[in-house]
Amino acid sequence: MPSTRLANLIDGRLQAPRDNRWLDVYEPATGAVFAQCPDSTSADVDAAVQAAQKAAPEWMATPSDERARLLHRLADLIEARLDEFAALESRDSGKPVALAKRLDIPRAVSNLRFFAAAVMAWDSESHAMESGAINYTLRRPLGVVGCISPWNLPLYLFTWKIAPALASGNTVVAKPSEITPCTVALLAALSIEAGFPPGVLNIVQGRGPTTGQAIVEHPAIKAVSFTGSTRTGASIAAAAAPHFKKVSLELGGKNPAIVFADADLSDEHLDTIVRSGFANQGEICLCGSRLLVQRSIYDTFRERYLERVNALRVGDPQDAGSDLGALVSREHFEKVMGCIQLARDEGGRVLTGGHALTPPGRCAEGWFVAPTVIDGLSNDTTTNQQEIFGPVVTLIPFDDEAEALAIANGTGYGLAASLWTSDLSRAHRMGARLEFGIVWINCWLLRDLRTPFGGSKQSGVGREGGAEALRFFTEPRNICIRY
Ligand SMILES: NC(=O)C1=CN([C@@H]2O[C@H](COP(=O)(O)OP(=O)(O)OC[C@H]3O[C@@H](n4cnc5c(N)ncnc54)[C@H](O)[C@@H]3O)[C@@H](O)[C@H]2O)C=CC1
Ligand SMILES: O=C(O)/C=C/C=C(\O)C(=O)O
Repeated sequence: MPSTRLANLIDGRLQAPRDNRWLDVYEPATGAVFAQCPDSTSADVDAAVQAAQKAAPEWMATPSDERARLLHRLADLIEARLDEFAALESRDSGKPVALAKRLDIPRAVSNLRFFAAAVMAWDSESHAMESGAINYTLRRPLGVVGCISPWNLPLYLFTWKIAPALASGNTVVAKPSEITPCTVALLAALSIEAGFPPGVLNIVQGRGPTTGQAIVEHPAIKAVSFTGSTRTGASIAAAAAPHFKKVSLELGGKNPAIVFADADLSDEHLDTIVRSGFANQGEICLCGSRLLVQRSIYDTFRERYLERVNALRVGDPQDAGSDLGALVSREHFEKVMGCIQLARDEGGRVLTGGHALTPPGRCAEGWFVAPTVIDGLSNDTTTNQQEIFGPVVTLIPFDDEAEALAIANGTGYGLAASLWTSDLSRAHRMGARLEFGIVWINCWLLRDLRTPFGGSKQSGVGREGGAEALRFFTEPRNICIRY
């Protein structure tokens, strides 16, 4: 029997789901159940929405600096327990604890602090008319909003959504993934300690098609910010449309990393290229899973790249020396293994990896996959078109810029590209022509939280980050004064 039962946060109180139904939460490194998460129903969502509605008028009227103070306080409380959060995130998701400590939890803290500061620095527009009138724009919070986040960067992406929603004066009903509910449950308890008024932040844990769907369909929820799969994004867009809800959808990717012969392939750059494919076991929507390499350097690059990939240590996520941990669930492990088999069936050549792994010790039943590199597949194969979301990278040669662009853009997704070149003109030219929401040049996952973040095509609708997020969570009102 697992020792921990997580709670919902509704109206400022931690509480069990009304139906007293629970979901098992697994530790991916061992395959064992270690906690239980509420399997909430629409009745729990309804109670959360009612609490959020009750809290909304006062929260909207609360000055921005007080809202910012509470976000800073929550950030401080999380930071003070960074090690505990990192250990829990690692246990829940399978990611290396070192990564959670370096990336996930610090970024969650930064998200809260960033939007606390951003709302204080946010300008309103005004437009003067020569005919003797002035317009100014008021931005009002929407009221109650929904935030739904995935399992790959649990606290990181949850805070990325709730921080701008709360900072701009909305009350929130939020749901993390039922696969990784733990750190958000801890945040729920700390939000009470931070002093958020009851009903301002409500967290309802549970499954997507039930709890998540109830959030999306609730008539009192004015907007939904979602990160996750393209398939679920499409179903959320369809459910939200009849209610004319705003949606922000940050979905999947099949991102190219493009290496030109003129690139500075220093150790640092090569390490980043490897990281862009395998960080977090490849479970980041921004990972460069298609590695395009100019033919003139293809063979030598491949050897240097494989040497580095082979040096990655896959192991117990609790071990500080592990570069990669376990995949998040048995279901996802089986999906990724199926994708590798499909790549073989399509004629791909597995250059390294291609198999499951069993690290020694307590991880015998865990869901580990060796970092896998495949070549010999054209860009139109299913392997090169579907999001795998695991430690699998394909190598694709190209001859020139035009071919690189055609391959890179030849995908249904449009999230992120990275480009490796020393030619500044090429960098600008390609940057303008790559059909992706984010183009990194000689870097990857270098994030400035003020920038617009998101993708086009099947990678989503709308942008997060900075003023874009604050705009999403507010409704503009034009005031026109004749003088
Ligand atoms: N950031 C990304 O791009 C992510 C992509 N994925 C991809 O999606 C695949 C499936 O993973 P899932 O965990 O099933 O992702 P998902 O997109 O179904 O889940 C993400 C979140 O949406 C919720 N959700 C699911 N169905 C919903 C619905 N009908 N209404 C409202 N909320 C709903 C889930 O409970 C979770 O909180 C993965 O194999 C991976 O390829 C998964 C997670 C993140
Ligand atoms: O850095 C960010 O803001 C976001 C990173 C990653 C995702 O959104 C994702 O993997 O879904």
